[in-house]
Amino acid sequence: MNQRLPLSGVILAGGQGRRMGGCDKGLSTFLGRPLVAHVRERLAPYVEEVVINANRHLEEYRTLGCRVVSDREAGYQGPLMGIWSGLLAARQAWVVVVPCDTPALPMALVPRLWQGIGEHDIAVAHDGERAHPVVALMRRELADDLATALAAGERKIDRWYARHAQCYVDFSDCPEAFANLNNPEQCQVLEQRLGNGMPTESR
Ligand SMILES: Nc1nc2c(ncn2[C@@H]2O[C@H](COP(=O)(O)OP(=O)(O)OP(=O)(O)O)[C@@H](O)[C@H]2O)c(=O)[nH]1
Repeated sequence: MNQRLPLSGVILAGGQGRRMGGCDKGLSTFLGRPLVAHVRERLAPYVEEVVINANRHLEEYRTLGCRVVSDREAGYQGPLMGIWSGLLAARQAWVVVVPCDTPALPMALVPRLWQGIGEHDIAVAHDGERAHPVVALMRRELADDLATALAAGERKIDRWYARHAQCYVDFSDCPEAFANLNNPEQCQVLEQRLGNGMPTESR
């Protein structure tokens, strides 16, 4: 059965990873594979393409078989710059954005965001306690507006989202799926919790 939706997936791996010791977070090994490979697996069955947004080690990222795009403006200006760069690179009219450091994202993340967005421009994942603004589905055509916002100095994702028709999609049945890994200790703890297996149930 073809589950693909008319979407591009963008994995944000363009940060500095200072808490991870300054290494490229997406390439950090988690359960024997780069973190970004786990995230790619969550998107790939449902999207037409996966694009990785990275600013270092581009060749290593390319070995995963995805297109790799860097921030349009250098200087580690934050995830909003990565989102803009991803929107500009995307070939589909809708784009799902995820961070590279959340390896246990819900398997059904993409179809659930797609179902939940309705007539809105942006759908943001919400775990019941808080929203995860870097886990979101949005229209590619917002790129022009985002360019204007960035040029005016905007760097806060929430503030930019608030200027558009946005909704939250409820993932309170799997809040732990949004656990993000910022340092080696958090990686170890989650590795131990998951043992050798990643959750694959179709939540
Ligand atoms: N493209 C891009 N993405 C970024 C940038 N900064 C953070 N991100 C991404 O945004 C998400 C959340 O990043 P953080 O964990 O807050 O920051 P980080 O730079 O990865 O890590 P720290 O340096 O430890 O804060 C991750 O997916 C990062 O790759 C940036 O300057 N450009």
